[in-house]
Amino acid sequence: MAKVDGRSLHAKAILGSELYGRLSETKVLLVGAGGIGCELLKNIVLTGFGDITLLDLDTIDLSNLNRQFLFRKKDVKQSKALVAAKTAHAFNPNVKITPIHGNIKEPQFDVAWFRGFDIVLNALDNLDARRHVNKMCMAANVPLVESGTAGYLGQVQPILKDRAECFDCVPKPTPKSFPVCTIRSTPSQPIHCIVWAKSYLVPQLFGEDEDGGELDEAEKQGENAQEIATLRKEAQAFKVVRAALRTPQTDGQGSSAAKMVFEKVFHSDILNLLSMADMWRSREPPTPLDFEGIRDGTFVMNKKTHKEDTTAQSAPRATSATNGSTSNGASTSGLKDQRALSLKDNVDLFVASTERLAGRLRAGEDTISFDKDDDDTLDFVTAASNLRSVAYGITSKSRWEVKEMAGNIIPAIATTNAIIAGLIVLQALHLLRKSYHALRNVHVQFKPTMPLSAISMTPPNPHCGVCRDTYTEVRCDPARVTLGELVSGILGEGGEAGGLGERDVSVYEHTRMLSDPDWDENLERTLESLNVTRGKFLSIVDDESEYATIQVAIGVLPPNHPADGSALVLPSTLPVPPRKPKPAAPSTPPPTGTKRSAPDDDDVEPSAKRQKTNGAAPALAPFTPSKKKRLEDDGLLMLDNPDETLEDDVILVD
Ligand SMILES: Nc1ncnc2c1ncn2[C@@H]1O[C@H](COP(=O)(O)OP(=O)(O)OP(=O)(O)O)[C@@H](O)[C@H]1O
Ligand SMILES: [Zn+2]
Repeated sequence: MAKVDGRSLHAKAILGSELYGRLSETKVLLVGAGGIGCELLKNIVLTGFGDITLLDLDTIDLSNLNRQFLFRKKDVKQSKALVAAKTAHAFNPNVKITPIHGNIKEPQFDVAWFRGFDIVLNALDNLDARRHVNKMCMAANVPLVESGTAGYLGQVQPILKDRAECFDCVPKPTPKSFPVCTIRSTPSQPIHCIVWAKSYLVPQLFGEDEDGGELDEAEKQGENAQEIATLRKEAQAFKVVRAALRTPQTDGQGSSAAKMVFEKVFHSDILNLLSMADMWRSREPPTPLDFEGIRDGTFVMNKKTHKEDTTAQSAPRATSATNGSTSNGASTSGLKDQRALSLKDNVDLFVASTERLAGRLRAGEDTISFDKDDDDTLDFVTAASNLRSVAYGITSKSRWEVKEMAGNIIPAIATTNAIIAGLIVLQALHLLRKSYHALRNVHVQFKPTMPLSAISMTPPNPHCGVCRDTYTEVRCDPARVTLGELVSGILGEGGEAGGLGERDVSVYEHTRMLSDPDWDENLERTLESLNVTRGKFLSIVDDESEYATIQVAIGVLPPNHPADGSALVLPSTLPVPPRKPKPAAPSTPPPTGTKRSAPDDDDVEPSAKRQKTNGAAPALAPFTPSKKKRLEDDGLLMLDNPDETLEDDVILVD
């Protein structure tokens, strides 16, 4: 006992015995047991938090060990949550740590479950999970501390409904973007070639087949006919190489499919581009590559097309010589992945990786997409991007560099995680003490004179599509409750009887419209048949845009609910949402919550100002050719006019 007192002496002295005493009872949910999560778990155990639930979906990877100090080599492949809980428990055996190996988005982690916590701490690495936890905390009205690091940079944001901005009040910067024409025909930097290989070539060759229907549709919609014709021609040519990659090879044919791909993308396509003389008036034209010539050593680059390498530290130019193996010794001295590849090395790697990927397709894999940890796709992207770089006179990159650039990897720094984890505890303590005036948005920044900046809290964005909604919850059996029963139950009779009363509303689940005033067929259907089940939300949107949206969380019936009891338990007080603020003046940016532009986000907030439908499916978004879409999904910005320019690249901090 004396030992335990000694352990807590400092924490008690700093926090005061009242707060310290309360911490042992405080129920905290920690989401993520990675770089920040491991540091944070250690901190909260040592601070005196007594009841911790730790959740992570992943298992330990060898590459985690340099900064996730609760893990050892023997733990590799074990559950992060379980191992972290076990290691940290030894720091203070009085603490109860409940590890959960699971995804925070699973339905059992519903609003009622979140409400069981006094505070939630996020230590996640992706926007999607962060948005989800933010919304659940808004619905359950539980304080949240959000955090993230990227190299030397980091941020901690305390979030409390109605008092401070939520995670979605401010739009998130989009990841690096490039104009599509730069990627498709006029690359000038290694990253342009890497994005081309990863986001265009890999899906074209190994991704889903396209039936061309979308192009027909695009034509009908009056899109640029010349561009569609080019896309169609390109799609046709890809069909042939796609088929070759999927056809079993007979002996001796070894690299024929790979050669076909090579000749299409590094020879014919470049010849096609060269034929558009206008394009090359003010820029260096690319050089078509010659497969056999490179392999037998007779290929000579047109020296004039090569700009000199200006980045002294980048990998030595693979193309400075005519051909052959690298002559500068880097190939043997550096680590295998860090060596510079010669032009011939790249062709060999291109053939070998194409064959490996083709082999996987032939063995039954449906589609293959780029994954930095999938060696076959990384080799392919390394070789293909380097070959394109050679053709355009751009510096080649080593496999190591390509992995870093293609995987958008910003090296994680243990010290930044440690600083951030400390700051999270400080903000969590302010929230638990209800010292709201002390809350700060804290940034760790790369400024030696001011490494930390603390900003006072900003009130919620009045137009936020997440925290300005009104949240409520029903407990029900989705197999026995219809959509109509739920909606009229929640709207109630209005006035003294409670609720908003009957009104014209549209109902959505996520982005799916389920009904609107002119389309009521689904109101008769059960929630289950509409796939509206535990953990999901129904959004009830006022058709007149007069009141804020009601978000109804779907929960399960209480365990002691009688079998013959009602299948729907409404909240004891029906929600009456506040009136909506006046729309922002035209000069201000669009409402952030409702028009989120992060490229990984398909979450279009329900809006009463939608196009009316004739009662069938909801109106479709304006047509976009699928290739454009795919590039956009990858964080590329499509410019309509090739002369448009972009501001400096924006990097997403997560
Ligand atoms: N939806 C989710 N549910 C539960 N845990 C999640 C979810 N999304 C991400 N995580 C976890 O959040 C943690 C984030 O930690 P971190 O950023 O250090 O990533 P990492 O995977 O450990 O390292 P790296 O990505 O750098 O290899 C990871 O352990 C990850 O498994
Ligand atoms: Zn918000």
